[in-house]
Formats: sequence, C-alpha cells, structure tokens
Amino acid sequence: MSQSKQVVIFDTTLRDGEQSPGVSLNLHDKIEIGMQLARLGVDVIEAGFPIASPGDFEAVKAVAEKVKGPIIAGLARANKKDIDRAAEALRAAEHARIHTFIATSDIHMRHKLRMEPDQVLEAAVEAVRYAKTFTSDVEFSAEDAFRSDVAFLCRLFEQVIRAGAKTINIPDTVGYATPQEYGQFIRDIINGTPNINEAIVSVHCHNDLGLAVANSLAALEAGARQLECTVNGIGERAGNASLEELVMALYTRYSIYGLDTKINKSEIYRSSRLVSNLTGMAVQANKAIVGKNAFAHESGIHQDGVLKERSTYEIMNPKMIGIFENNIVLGKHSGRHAFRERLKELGYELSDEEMQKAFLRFKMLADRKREITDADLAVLVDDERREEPEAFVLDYLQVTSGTTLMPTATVRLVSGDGSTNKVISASAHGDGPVDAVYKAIDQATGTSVKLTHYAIAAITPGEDAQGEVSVRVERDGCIYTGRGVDTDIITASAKAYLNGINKSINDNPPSRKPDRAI
Ligand SMILES: CC(=O)SCCNC(=O)CCNC(=O)[C@H](O)C(C)(C)COP(=O)(O)OP(=O)(O)OC[C@H]1O[C@@H](n2cnc3c(N)ncnc32)[C@H](O)[C@@H]1OP(=O)(O)O
Ligand SMILES: CC(C)C(=O)C(=O)O
Ligand SMILES: [Mg+2]
Repeated sequence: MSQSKQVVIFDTTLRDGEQSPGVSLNLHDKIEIGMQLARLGVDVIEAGFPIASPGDFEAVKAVAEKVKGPIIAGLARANKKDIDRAAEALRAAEHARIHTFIATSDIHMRHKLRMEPDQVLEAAVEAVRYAKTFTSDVEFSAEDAFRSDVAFLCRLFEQVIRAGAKTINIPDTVGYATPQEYGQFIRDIINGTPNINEAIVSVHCHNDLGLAVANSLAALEAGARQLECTVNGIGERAGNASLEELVMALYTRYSIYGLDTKINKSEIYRSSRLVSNLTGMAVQANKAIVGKNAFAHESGIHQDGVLKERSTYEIMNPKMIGIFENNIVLGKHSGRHAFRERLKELGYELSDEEMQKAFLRFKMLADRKREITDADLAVLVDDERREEPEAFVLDYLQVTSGTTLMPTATVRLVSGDGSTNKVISASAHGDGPVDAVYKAIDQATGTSVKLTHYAIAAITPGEDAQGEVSVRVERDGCIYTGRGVDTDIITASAKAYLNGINKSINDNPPSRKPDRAI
C-alpha cells in the first residue's frame, strides 16, 4: 500500500455522475466538461461506460482524443466484450485506464449475477488479465464491497493484484457505511491482503445516508489514497462523494489529514457551474463549497463580524475557489454596518440623517422582498434624495379584478402638511385594474390630469423583482412625469400617478416647462 501524502482524485462526473436519473450528456457536453476537469487538475477522468451505447462509446473516444493531461478511464464489466469496447474507445488517450468491476457481496452475487463466489473471483481475475493486454493501467472495483465478506474480498484482491491491477477500488455502492466502520473495513482489507502494497487503495462512496464525504475521509485515514468523486456530488440516486467538499476538507483541515491533492482550487466554482448547467441539475443553495449561500451572510451580526474580520464567520476564502461575488446579502436580518458598507461600495455618500431614513425604508422593503439587490438600493436612495413635498400620499389600496369581474379599486390617501392631515377615500370601476385605480385617485384628489403615457419595467431581477412604473400626466398644458416603484405593480402604478399629480400641484402656478422628466 502506498504511504504517499498525495491523494489521487478520480473524477467520475462523466460516468457515475451521468447515471443521475434524468441526466444525459452528449458528446460535446462531455468534451466541454472533460476539458474543464483537466483545468481543474483531476488525476483521472472516468469518461463513460463505452459498451453502454454507441453515443457513450463516441463520447469516451472523443474525450480520449481531445483531453490531454489526466488519465482517461472507461468502465467495463468483467467480460471481454465490455473490455474490448473500452479499450477501443480509449485507444487515442495519452494515458488510458481500463476500469473493470464485478459485484462481490452475497446479495449481488446470488440475486443479480447468479454466480458462486469462486466464479466471481475467476471472472475478476480473468477480466484484469485481459484488460492488461491493452494497457498497464488497470483498475478493479469490487461492486458493493462494503456489504461483502472481508475474507473473500482479501482473497479476491490478492489475486487481481497478482493479475496486474494497479488500483483496487472498495466501493460503498449503496451508501450504507458509517465513517468509523468504513475506516475499519478499509484497515481490515489492507491488513488482510498480503500484496496490497503493489496497488493504490481507492474508495468510491455513495451518499444515500449523506455520509459519502465523511466515509471517504475516514478511508483516507485508514490508508486509502484514491478518492472517486463527482463535481457537485452528482451520481446514482443520492449521488457520489462531492469532489469540491473532499478537496476543500483536505485543504482546510490539513493539520488533521496531512494530505494533498493536485486540484487547482480556483477552478472549483467554474467546474460546478458548468456541470450544473450542462446536466440541468441545480446546486442546492446551502450545498457546501459551491452552493449560492455557501459564503453568503444575511444576518446583521454575521455581516458586521465578516466586515470587521472575514475569518469570524468564514473558514475558507471564497476567492480561492473562484467565487468573486459579493457575499453580503442584504435582507430583513441585515444591520446598519452592512447597509452602510454596501451603499459606500455603490458610491453613495449619505448624511447620517439620510442614512437613517434610507435604512428604515430598506427594512420596510426587506419585509416584503427576500433579497435586496444593488438595483433596489439605488432606487431606494435615489427616491430618498428626490423627495418633494407630497400633497397626497397613498395610504391604502385595494383592487379586485379577474376574468369575470369588473375591475374595481378603492384608495385611501392622506393629504396635508403633516399637522393637519386629512384622510380621503374613493372607489371607482375601470377598464382594467390600473384604470380603476387612476379613476379612484382622480376622485379622491379632485384633480383632473390626463394620462398621456404609461410604461412598466422590472428594475430588479428575480421573481420578487420590483416593478417600476413611469407615467406622464398633462395638466393645464404642462406635462409632469411620475414614477413609482413597488414589488406590486398596481401599487407602483398608483404611486407613479400620484407622483405626477403631486408635481403638478407643487408647480402652481404652472412653470410652463414642457416636461419635467426625471
Ligand atoms: C454500481 C454501478 O454504477 S455499475 C454501472 C451501472 N451503469 C450502468 O448500468 C449504465 C450502463 N448500462 C447499460 O447501458 C446496460 O445495462 C448494459 C449495456 C451495460 C447492459 O445491458 P443489457 O445487456 O441489456 O443487460 P442489463 O443491463 O439488463 O443486465 C445486466 C447484465 O449484466 C450482468 N452484469 C452486471 N454487472 C456485471 C459485471 N460487473 N460483470 C459481468 N456481468 C455483469 C448482469 O448479471 C446482467 O446479466 P444477464 O443479462 O446475464 O442477466
Ligand atoms: C462501478 C462501481 C465503481 C460503482 O460505481 C459503484 O460501486 O458504485
Ligand atoms: Mg457508483
């Protein structure tokens, strides 16, 4: 067994990862991911299972031809037909590995293969011997190894190593192991296989109990030196051990493991995005290392800590894995430190009083909107600065509308200078909900303006985007522009219209300027 301090990263995104239900990568996708895996610096790329289909054969062949650097592996059952196909697909590879496997657990041998243990052993040895006629680099996997008898496995491994296998893979195919017992299992195999030093011990862990990464790390402590894993942890059922989690655990906790990989960490995030885009498998937001929230901080106390000293709440530097996005997310749990900092980054210098008012408005918006973007902040601050005296303020709005209903709106406005506020309500029908609102506002304000232009746009991204409505209203021959922003577009429409009306009232007597566009 190798006592190297270097861990071989065997990436099986293109083979086990592609076995994720619903995922099918075409030849171009596989080449693109293969190229990225080479940039990422993996040692081995398992490019596919060539016997599976003509498409997979062509894809493995293309990856073998085009991707240089890593070893390119192809999977084959323990039979000549599969091995011939794998060897042919890998012919152009700079370094080719044939990865042959057969199940060794009683349950698989009896029910699936319908073979006796000695027949399985013979098939395994025969397969390795045959694969060796094509390449010196042969890996043997004992499928469902963790549920197999240890003494049988040791006998089998001894013989496949004698037949020429250079890597012995001990998978937890169904993700059944727990870290402590898996570590002990690997130790027992290493101790019970006399010629184990002639091969690298590899592990391949599935995530059915969410333990794939923990089990893989336990195996390293027991002496394994190859990790089989996938980008984003995709793979059969609940997936495989996640490459990025393994690599960053080894890096971040070097004092525990003392082991290195050759992974170029700055390519981790890019690899994750590419695999997610091409497989169509979204990465869950709270996924370690590459999830959208993995380095994001929304709560004020954490944001304050991170702004003062990043290591208060971050154990890794996101830039190291290629994440350069802003990690301070403004939302309803955020505090003044983060709010002020982001405004400073956006170039806003606000007085203490402006800051205080803007922060209060921010908190109100955050109660209605999950995440406050930079665009939201710009609107908020610009609105704060642009404020003019308002003759009428929208206090309440209710609209009913639908395919079989006549659109009806009720508005309640507050009018006055603050000391003598008056509340006015009005209701109206209209051709549509916005028309109904505008007629109700006309009644409540008692003003008569003519709407000459109405436009609506989403100014911030996402499903809870803010809508911006701009209108032009005409009064006494003058045109006034109104603007309203809200997560509700009818409310934004009402605000825009009132804004135009308020300007027309402030401009009394009319200044006769043709337009006051903002
Ligand atoms: C744990 C793993 O991830 S193993 C890899 C799993 N991946 C895949 O199966 C994806 C690709 N697979 C395929 O495209 C198809 O299953 C093929 C082309 C490999 C085989 O297709 P078919 O010939 O139609 O067989 P099918 O898949 O229905 O059954 C598998 C056969 O292989 C046998 N078999 C399974 N594993 C092995 C093995 N390692 N060595 C030899 N034979 C095996 C089974 O006993 C069964 O044989 P039988 O037909 O005599 O009963
Ligand atoms: C083919 C083998 C290595 C496998 O994918 C498994 O056992 O999970
Ligand atoms: Mg697997």
